[in-house]
Amino acid sequence: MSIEAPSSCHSGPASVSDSSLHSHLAHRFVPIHGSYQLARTLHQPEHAPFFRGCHVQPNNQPDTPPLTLVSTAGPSHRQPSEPIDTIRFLQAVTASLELDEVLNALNDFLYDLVAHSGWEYQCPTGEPCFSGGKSDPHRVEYSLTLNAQNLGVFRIKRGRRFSEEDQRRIEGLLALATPAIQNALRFWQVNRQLERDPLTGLGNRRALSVQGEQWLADSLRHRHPISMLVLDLDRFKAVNDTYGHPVGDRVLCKVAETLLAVTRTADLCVRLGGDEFVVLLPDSDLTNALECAERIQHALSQQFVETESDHHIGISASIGAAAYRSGMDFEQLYRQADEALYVAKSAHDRPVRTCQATSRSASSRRASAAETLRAE
Ligand SMILES: Nc1nc2c(ncn2[C@@H]2O[C@H](COP(=O)(O)OP(=O)(O)OP(=O)(O)O)[C@@H](O)[C@H]2O)c(=O)[nH]1
Repeated sequence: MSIEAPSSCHSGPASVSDSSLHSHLAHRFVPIHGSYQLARTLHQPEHAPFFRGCHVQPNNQPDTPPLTLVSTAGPSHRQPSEPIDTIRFLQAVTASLELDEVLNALNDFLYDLVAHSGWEYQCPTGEPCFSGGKSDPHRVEYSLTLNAQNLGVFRIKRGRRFSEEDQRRIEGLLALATPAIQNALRFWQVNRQLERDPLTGLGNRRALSVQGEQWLADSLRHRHPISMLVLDLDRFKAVNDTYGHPVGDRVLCKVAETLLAVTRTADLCVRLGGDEFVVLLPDSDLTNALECAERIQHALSQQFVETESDHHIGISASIGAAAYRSGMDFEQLYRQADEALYVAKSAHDRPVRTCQATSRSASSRRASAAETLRAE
């Protein structure tokens, strides 16, 4: 597979300077001291080395001659000499704040211009990553920046090479779309914050309910199993009471770290609140869930948190497991796992260990959880 860099030949960021765009660009937003205001200037490319704070930077820093946005989709789409309808384009990419919808709108217009076969968008943080179409061998890649803010990387692919002209068209359209991508990215980030536990970085109750309902529906549709673990730390209150809340917080973070380390990336790890955690395991039946519970128990038994007074606080948790059975809803799945947890909790009573603590026997917990499930 070859990865093509944009091949145009003067250095500096891509600019949008097509005369067909000038009437629209005359009213574009221009950043002043970090904010935006309407401007009527900068029609000439030499005055606009980048798209007023928004620039599309080809990843190999190529040269970019003035841009002409012209459709190449052929007679069935648009006449070759007809410029892209920028108003329609801007309406399409700003019609939604959902990142996937913005990217789909962008790709519809890009397809009219360069007939690409696939695309990928990678956020600056690495996630989310959106993609569409297929993975053809020729590709161009752009780093998107707006007002010095990194907005990630956009790649487009197709079976034949992208000409310089194609690249200029892509860059022009990306430059127009970048503010919409930035807004959608912010929207995504805000939503993500709402679903994140600020202490541990895991998902929170909202994430569990949003994701859980969706995964359960997917599992039903594809007839795949799905299961859930509910964890509760043992004698966590005593940790807080003895060593203080900051140490308790570190224990919670250590548990979160351990859960992430021993579960699959496809699993959802959530802190429901206090010292209660949930792991949602798509494509997993009860046996898989119990194996995962055992891995978690074992991993936690190896962990400890060191206090300023050189105490080593071991971590122990009780775990309940349940697998989806026909007719259940998501709430019932949680309730079953929680009931199994309750049985597990009442079966043992261990003090908080300072120094390296061992967790409860995973197999006894597993048996207890499984028994609860089978008894129902
Ligand atoms: N450090 C810290 N403690 C918290 C947080 N949220 C809840 N807690 C504490 O977690 C403790 C939970 O106590 P319990 O539900 O009695 O749990 P436990 O002591 O583990 O009891 P068992 O589960 O029966 O072993 C309470 O002391 C809460 O104050 C938090 O964000 N940080």
